[in-house]
Amino acid sequence: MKRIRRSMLFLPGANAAMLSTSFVYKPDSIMFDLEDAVSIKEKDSARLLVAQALQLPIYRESGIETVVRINALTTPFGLHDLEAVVRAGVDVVRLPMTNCAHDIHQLEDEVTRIEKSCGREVGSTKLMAAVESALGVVNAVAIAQSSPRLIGIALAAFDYLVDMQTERGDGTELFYARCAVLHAARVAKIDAFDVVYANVNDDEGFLKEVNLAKKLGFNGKSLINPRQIELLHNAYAPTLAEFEYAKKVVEAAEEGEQAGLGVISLNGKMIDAPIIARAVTTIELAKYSGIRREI
Ligand SMILES: CC(C)(COP(=O)(O)OP(=O)(O)OC[C@H]1O[C@@H](n2cnc3c(N)ncnc32)[C@H](O)[C@@H]1OP(=O)(O)O)[C@@H](O)C(=O)NCCC(=O)NCCSC(=O)C[C@@](O)(CC(=O)O)C(=O)O
Ligand SMILES: [Mg+2]
Repeated sequence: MKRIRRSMLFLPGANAAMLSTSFVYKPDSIMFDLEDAVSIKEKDSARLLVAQALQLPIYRESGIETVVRINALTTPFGLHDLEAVVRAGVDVVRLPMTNCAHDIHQLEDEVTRIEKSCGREVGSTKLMAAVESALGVVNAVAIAQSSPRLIGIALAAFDYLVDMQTERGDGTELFYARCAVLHAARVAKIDAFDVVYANVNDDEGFLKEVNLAKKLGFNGKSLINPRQIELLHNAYAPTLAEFEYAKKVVEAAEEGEQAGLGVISLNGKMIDAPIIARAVTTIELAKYSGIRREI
């Protein structure tokens, strides 16, 4: 089954206390941050802490994917970050401020070099791109298609909105960027991640945004607080009615196939290949995440 990535939890890399407990919250992916959540004077210690954390077996044992957001390769820290985390066996490197396909090509060349020098299988380190500028959004398709190592593309609203000379509001300000990033991901057949929701005490506002992201088609969201994980997972879980309907669709499709029917219907409604595929995905998701609880 394809890896499910609904929640990607940012964790400030210099925070040893958070590092020591992060796995208990069971996000789909933990994203150790070496970029903006780490002050300049803590960059080196954070890199060491994160490299140590990556080598703990607990993440693999609990099925949590490890992601590290490195500093941009144009900074004095980026290449040091990359050396440390690839050697430590990170699953995915997230590149902030990705503006064009060349940024990913450059990252990939460095990753290949490091993998060869430390004996990691070439290609085993996956990548993801964070798009945080108007240029990155405009180039989203080229970025998403730039490497077979890419597992996803994320929209980063804070930096993007500064570049756009506006601020967070009702979502209108992110409409074009969300659609562009999402289409790029679907063209490249990789995952798409929606923006961070900054007010960790506003469950209602968070869920409104989660529901929008889900409806648009995002695989999940970047998160900043463990309290957002369960809310997100529950919102992405199928309802009981959706699950029951999906089972009926699959049963009807199987019966139709056995009877040699070209076209099948369920309660008078035509069931075609996309509806069957959607039903199979719903059943798989329900097995993985359970049925949605009403809150
Ligand atoms: C927001 C807040 C300060 C709230 O603190 P609070 O203290 O009120 O939280 P509480 O809920 O009370 O904590 C209860 C318990 O959970 C523990 N706990 C909390 N957060 C945890 C966590 N993240 N991981 C593990 N553990 C955690 C905590 O230690 C405590 O543990 P314990 O004491 O044992 O009970 C805190 O969450 C936090 O620092 N978040 C991470 C912030 C961050 O990473 N920002 C950078 C990424 S965005 C960016 O850069 C913009 C971007 O680039 C984005 C893009 O690229 O997409 C763009 O441009 O848009
Ligand atoms: Mg940013």
